[in-house]
Amino acid sequence: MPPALRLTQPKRLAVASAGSKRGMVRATATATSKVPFSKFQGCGNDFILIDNRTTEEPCVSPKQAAKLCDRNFGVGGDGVIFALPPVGDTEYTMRIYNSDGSEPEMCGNGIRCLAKFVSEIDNAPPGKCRVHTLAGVMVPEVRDDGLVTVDMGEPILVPADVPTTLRSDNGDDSAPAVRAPLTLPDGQTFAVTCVSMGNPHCIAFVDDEVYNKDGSVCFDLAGTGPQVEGNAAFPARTNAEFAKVRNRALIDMVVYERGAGPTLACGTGACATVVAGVLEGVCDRVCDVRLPGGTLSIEWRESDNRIYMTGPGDRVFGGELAL
Ligand SMILES: N[C@@H](CCC[C@H](N)C(=O)O)C(=O)O
Repeated sequence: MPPALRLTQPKRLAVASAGSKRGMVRATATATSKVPFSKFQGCGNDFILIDNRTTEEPCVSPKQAAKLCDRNFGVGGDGVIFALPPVGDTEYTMRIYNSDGSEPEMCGNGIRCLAKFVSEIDNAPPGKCRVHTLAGVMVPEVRDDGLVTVDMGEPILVPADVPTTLRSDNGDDSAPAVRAPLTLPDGQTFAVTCVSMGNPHCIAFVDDEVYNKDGSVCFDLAGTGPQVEGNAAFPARTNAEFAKVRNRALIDMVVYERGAGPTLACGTGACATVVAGVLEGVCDRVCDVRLPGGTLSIEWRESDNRIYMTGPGDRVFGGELAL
């Protein structure tokens, strides 16, 4: 994980109002800032978005972000996302803090939300933009139907780069860790495949259903998730996905996110799950992933080795933070 930010921030933090303004005023980092925000969600993975394009660093500290994400004492969210000034040949930079204040490299649902957010505040028509992230340049395209397709780049499969200490069983250190045995502290063992989408994912295909008939989650995420997230096999911690193959074009998946716990969806996790499914030979390269909060369409394109993710990103409300 990148080191925590060294920002000195005022301690006071409150939601000043929940008005209908659409984040038209840019954030500044002065002691008495009223910082406009917009709340977005993509398949129920929800974020506080801030137009932070007047300063190079986020105007909210990791600690403040964790407080803002609190569902009782803050706005509530799975993370805080900042639209920062562009780097290189991009139009925007995206950074994100998880709800525990840690900083991940990438967020799939978040980048769809960011694409809708910036098209709203810049009054831009549907189309593509280039976004610099800690995981490289991503290219979201807001489509005419309101969905967003994102070119998520190529998956990272070399175990040391995921990073994981797990290895393939053929003795080749650079071969992907596919169906590697992972024994948890409570004695459960899973055959896991490790994939990075810029951020680390550990995917276990399971035999039992992960959803009840009514769509509620029946997999024991609270018990099992933390044992994978913090497992010594993952030096940067990991996101943990548990997936049940319905057919070659449809996977049910639940997730325990690094730094956020169980969430209703994870975009990078859905991409990583399809990559894992293809490597394990259980799904096609074009595959839908059903999550607790909705369905994402994923394609791992053979011609360019890149992953394309399509799904929603929708504004919920806006307001103003007093920082
Ligand atoms: N929900 C996100 C992933 C957010 C980052 C993740 N918790 C991590 O720490 O890697 C997504 O939609 O991809």
